[in-house]
Amino acid sequence: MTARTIDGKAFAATLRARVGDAAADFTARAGRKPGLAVVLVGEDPASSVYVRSKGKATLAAGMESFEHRLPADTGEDALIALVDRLNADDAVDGILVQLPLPRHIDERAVLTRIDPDKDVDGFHPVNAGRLATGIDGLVPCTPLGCVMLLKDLHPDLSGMEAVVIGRSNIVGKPMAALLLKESATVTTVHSRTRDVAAHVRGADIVVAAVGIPAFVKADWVKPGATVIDVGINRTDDGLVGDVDPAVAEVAGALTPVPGGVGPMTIAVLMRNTLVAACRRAGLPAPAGL
Ligand SMILES: NC(=O)C1=CN([C@@H]2O[C@H](COP(=O)(O)OP(=O)(O)OC[C@H]3O[C@@H](n4cnc5c(N)ncnc54)[C@H](OP(=O)(O)O)[C@@H]3O)[C@@H](O)[C@H]2O)C=CC1
Ligand SMILES: Nc1nc(=O)c2c([nH]1)NC[C@@H]1CN(c3ccc(C(=O)N[C@@H](CCC(=O)O)C(=O)O)cc3)C=[N+]21
Ligand SMILES: [Mg+2]
Repeated sequence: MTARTIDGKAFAATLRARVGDAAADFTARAGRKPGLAVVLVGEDPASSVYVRSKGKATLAAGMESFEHRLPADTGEDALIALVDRLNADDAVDGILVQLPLPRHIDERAVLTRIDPDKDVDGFHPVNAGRLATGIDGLVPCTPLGCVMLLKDLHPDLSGMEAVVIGRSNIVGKPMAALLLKESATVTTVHSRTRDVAAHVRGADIVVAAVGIPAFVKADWVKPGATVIDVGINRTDDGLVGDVDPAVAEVAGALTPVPGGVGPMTIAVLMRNTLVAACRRAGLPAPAGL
C-alpha cells in the first residue's frame, strides 16, 4: 500500500484565502485592517526566512504587517519594552516573537509579557491553561494546523487511538490537548518512554514532533494509520521530517516535508490574527475558521 499524501500546502492556501475574505470583512466593519507584529532578534538565517514568509502572507491576506528586526545583542529589557509598546498599540492585534531567542534572553520572561489576547502563537501560560480547561483562547498554530488536516480526513476523531511523539510546550503538549478535546484516546511519548515503538504500533493517528530525521520507522506504524510529520530538520539531503520515507509504504495517509504541516503553521497564524482582531473589536468570530 502507498499512503495518500496529505497536501498541507493546498489546504493552507484555501485557509489563507478564507482568512483573506474574513479580513476584508473585518476591515469594512472595523475601519482598519487586522494587524500582526512579528519580532525577530538576531539574524539566524532560518528565522529570517520564516519572518519574511510570515510578513508576505500577512500582506497577502489583506492584513497590516509590522516587522521589528532587532540586533542579536538586544537586551531583555529592551525587548520587553517593545512587547509593552505592542501590547498598548491598538493597530496591533497579534504579536509573535520568533523563537529561538538569543541565549542571554529569558524566553519565558518575554512570552509571559505578551497580552494573552494578542498572543497569536498561543504560547502564553494563560492560553495553555485555557486550552487545557476548555476555555476559548488562542491555540498554538502548528498543532491546530495538524488537527485541521486530521479532521479533513477523519471528521470524527472520537475514540481514535492517537500517539503524539514529543512533549514540548509549543507542539507536543498542545497537540495532545487538542486531540483530547476531539475525544481521541491520547498517549504522549517522549525521550523517557520505555518503548516508543510499542505505543506507536497501536495508533490510528501518529503525530511526530521530535526533531530527529527518520525517527519513526515503517515497522512501528499500523497499516493504514494516518501519520502527521511535524519535523523540520535541515540535513545534507535538504529539509526532512521526523518520519522515515519508508513509512509511506505502510501508512494510509502521510504529510510530506516540505509541503505538509509547515505551510499550515503560517496559514493558522493568519487565522489566529484574524480571530484575535475580531475578539478585540467585539465582532463575532467568522464562521468556519
Ligand atoms: N512544521 C512546523 O511548523 C514546525 C515544526 N517544528 C519541528 O518539530 C520538531 C519538534 O519541535 P519541538 O517540539 O519544538 O522540539 P523540542 O526539541 O522542544 O521537543 C522534542 C520532543 O521530542 C522528544 N524526544 C527527543 N528524543 C526522543 C526520543 N529518542 N524518543 C522519544 N521522544 C524523543 C523530547 O523528549 P523530552 O521532552 O523527554 O526531552 C521532546 O519532548 C522539530 O523538528 C521542529 O523543527 C516545530 C515547530 C513548528
Ligand atoms: N514564535 C514562533 N512561532 C512559530 O510558529 C515558530 C517559531 N517561533 N520558531 C520556528 C518555528 C518553526 N516554524 C515553521 C513555520 C513554517 C514552516 C514552513 O513553512 N515550512 C515549509 C518549508 C520552508 C522551507 O523550505 O524552509 C514546509 O514545511 O513546507 C516551518 C516551520 C514556526 N516556528
Ligand atoms: Mg533562550
